[in-house]
Amino acid sequence: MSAALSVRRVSVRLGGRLALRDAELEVERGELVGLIGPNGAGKTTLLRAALGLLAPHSGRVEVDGRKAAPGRVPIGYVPQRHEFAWEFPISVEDAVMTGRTGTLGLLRRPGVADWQAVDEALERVRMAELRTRPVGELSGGQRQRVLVARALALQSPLLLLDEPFTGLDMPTQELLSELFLALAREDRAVLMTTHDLAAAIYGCDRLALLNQTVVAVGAPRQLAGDAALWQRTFGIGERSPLLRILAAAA
Ligand SMILES: Nc1ncnc2c1ncn2[C@@H]1O[C@H](COP(=O)(O)OP(=O)(O)OP(=O)(O)O)[C@@H](O)[C@H]1O
Repeated sequence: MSAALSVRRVSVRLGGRLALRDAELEVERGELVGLIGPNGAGKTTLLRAALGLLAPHSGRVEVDGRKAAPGRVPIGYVPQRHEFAWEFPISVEDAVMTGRTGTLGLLRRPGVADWQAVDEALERVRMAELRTRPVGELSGGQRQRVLVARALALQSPLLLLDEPFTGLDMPTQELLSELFLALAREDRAVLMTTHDLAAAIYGCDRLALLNQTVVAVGAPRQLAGDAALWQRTFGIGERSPLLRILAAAA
């Protein structure tokens, strides 16, 4: 059976420069994979290539064995929080519904199955009580949960999460971290970018270290034991506190 997401020797050019070079990564159903790397490493670019929003200039991205293209295969996508139009006058439940119907304009009239999916998604992120609240009145953590629910409402086998932990308090981060792992265990493939390395090391099944290309892929504890790998990938010195976190995890 083909992987849920297969990135094969993918290079992507942006603004005349290579944002990704020969990147290789496979994500299977049943696993939560953390995509980590420094600023500008190409993490969002890789997610956008998986969504079919960016065309590789070489290599190939496949989702469930088919070439990635927008809308071809449903993919639950959690963009970075600032990318959503929070000023749009829409309630929490209607924002989550856009995960199924496509646009903020709600072009398609939702049916019973759509509302069931929205209800379930809101329950899973514990936002059911705030369902009628305008999204513009939500806190950062509540907004993040709306974005996750919106991706869940699609009920797709592949979820791509772009920095879902940014600016969250520990309880919300732990809620989402447990949810992502549970979703993977329900036979979904989950790929998540994050700068929270402790969450990545302790919360993911596998990690992919990216810096323009995929430098290493493996079990977090195994990768944590290779200090030189992290120093190279993140450009950090021998006295970086990150190395202490890694030593404790290895
Ligand atoms: N629209 C664009 N035009 C030109 N270059 C771009 C564009 N978008 C991103 N880039 C460049 O592509 C590279 C990869 O960017 P990308 O956003 O994928 O990195 P990232 O790993 O997600 O970074 P961060 O951790 O800062 O979010 C960077 O060098 C960035 O400057």
